[in-house]
Amino acid sequence: MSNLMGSRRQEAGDDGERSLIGTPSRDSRENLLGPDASTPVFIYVLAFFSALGGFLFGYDTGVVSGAMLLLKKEMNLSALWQELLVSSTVGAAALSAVSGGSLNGWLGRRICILIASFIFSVGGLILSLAQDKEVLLVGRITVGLGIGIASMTVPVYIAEVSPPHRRGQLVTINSLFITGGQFIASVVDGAFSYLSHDGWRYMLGLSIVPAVLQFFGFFFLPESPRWLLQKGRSQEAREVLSWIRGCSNVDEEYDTIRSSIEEEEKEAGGGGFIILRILSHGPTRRALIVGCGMQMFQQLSGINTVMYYSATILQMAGVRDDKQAIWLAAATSATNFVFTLVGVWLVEKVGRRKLTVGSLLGTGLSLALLAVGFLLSAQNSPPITLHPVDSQNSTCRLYGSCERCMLDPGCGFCYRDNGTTVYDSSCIPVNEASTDLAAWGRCSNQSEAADGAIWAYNYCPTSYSWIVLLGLILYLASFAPGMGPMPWTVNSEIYPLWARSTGNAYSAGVNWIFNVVVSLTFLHAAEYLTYYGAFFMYTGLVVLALLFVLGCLPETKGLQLEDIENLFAGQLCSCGDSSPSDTRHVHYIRVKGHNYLPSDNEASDVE
Ligand SMILES: O[C@H]1[C@H](O)[C@@H](O)[C@H](O)[C@@H](O)[C@H]1O
Repeated sequence: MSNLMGSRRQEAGDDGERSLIGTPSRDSRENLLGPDASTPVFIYVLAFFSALGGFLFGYDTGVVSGAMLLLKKEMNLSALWQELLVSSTVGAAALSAVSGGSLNGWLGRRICILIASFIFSVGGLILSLAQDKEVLLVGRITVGLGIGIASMTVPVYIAEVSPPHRRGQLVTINSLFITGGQFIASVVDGAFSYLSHDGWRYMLGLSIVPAVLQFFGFFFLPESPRWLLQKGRSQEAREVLSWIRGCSNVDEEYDTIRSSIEEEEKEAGGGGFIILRILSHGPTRRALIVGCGMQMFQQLSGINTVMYYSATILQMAGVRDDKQAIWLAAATSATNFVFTLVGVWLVEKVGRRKLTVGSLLGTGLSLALLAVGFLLSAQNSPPITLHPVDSQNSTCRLYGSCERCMLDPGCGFCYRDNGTTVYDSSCIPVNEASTDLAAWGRCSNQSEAADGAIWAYNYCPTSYSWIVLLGLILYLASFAPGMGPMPWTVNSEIYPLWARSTGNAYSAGVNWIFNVVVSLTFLHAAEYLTYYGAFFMYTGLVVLALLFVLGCLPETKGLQLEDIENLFAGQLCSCGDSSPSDTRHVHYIRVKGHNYLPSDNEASDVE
């Protein structure tokens, strides 16, 4: 393999190119990027229309919590049906992300984005017109199929059309659109929550607007020049490249891509399942491990638990009014969105690796703070002072404190408070039809009954809620710029062209699978480990993520996509040793009449 890696791109162009080794100076980098390394506006138009796919991903995953509040009342949904309607989308996304790989290789990025936006539009239409829960389920699965394809195609498309010096930023815009979609969804949820009849139709159906916009936009937008070249459509590829670079002199970039595709094909051999070829070829196998690891750790850092749990955290902090809680949850999504913007700004300044490491450090510390907040709340949990004699033989009567009572999914805490102390507190079975009410007694009518009794289903009143609230804000501020977007950005860059769609498909699939796993296990984890135990567990997982990233994630900032495979040539988890700014670096300048690649960077394939 080392020979193969060493011989890579020896024939860099018909008229001759020569590679030089050395730390690239700013001037030479600019040579590579064009005289002034300026970015034509058109590339931003492309990124905008593509990132609408990210917006729909965020919108459709975010909007469902608010829609469910109205739907469960209007359609009388059981807990099972609520679970199905929420998780079917994520499950369908996992499946379609994986199958999106072959679709991308076969039909191209543009057609896949058109298919995804078409599916989003149909899904939105089904959801807004649904008359029963079965049709709703079909709509949610349809939308999930669209999300899966979009989640793996859009980052790849943006990375392939971007110039190297803007690539990280433009791909990260897709993540900004994901969190933007989640934020807009929470605002739409808030606005339509006042419309108790059919409000959910607007919430779920509004996604048709961006979906249709993206569909028509992509009618006029070009295919990725890299995919066109791979399919042998060289003339079209050259035209698209000149179009998106805003100049006709694209020979250098065109030649680099073309020769790299030729070399890749020789290296990886044709035929067979691409995933098997990826696994049997050292650099791509290592890239896949890094890509899937990043996606797995993103979800294991608990982002969706924290987002989902934000409403409860706010209730712990004393927000009792449902409407107020909905608007404050929108503030949580807004924080996630605003701090993703910081990521877009930093990614080309500090690079992917430093951004991810910094983000993980902050995420770990804030998770530990959240855990300490929950621990102090548990240790100071209000006691149960009233034991009403009920006709039901329930386990709820056995608990002595709110903490134990609240961790049992069958029970809730019913209490009164005078602003400083909790009194008249009891542990009561939950109403089977709705967790908003107790099965009987003072808390069985409204969440705040006439005599001032308050029903707390999954939280306990505590004076330490400010620690938890601070932890929540710090968590979002640390996670959103790095661990949120970087797994998507890095995956769009680390695979050679022949392996890119399959690599992204599998890593996106891993993201979705761990999304389901974390959301389905959180409540059980909290039940067995308590809340603070669960958050200490996430802290431990973030420490593992930090070790993984420190050891295995190379810096890809500023490199041509075609050069990135070299970063995975060495042993697995030694790639963190180097970054483009501190190692010798191979790049190409055009020198007439000679093709030469010194063997300095010869790769070892030993793992
Ligand atoms: O990158 C995104 C983003 O951070 C979202 O907020 C989160 O809900 C997704 O699961 C994740 O993939």
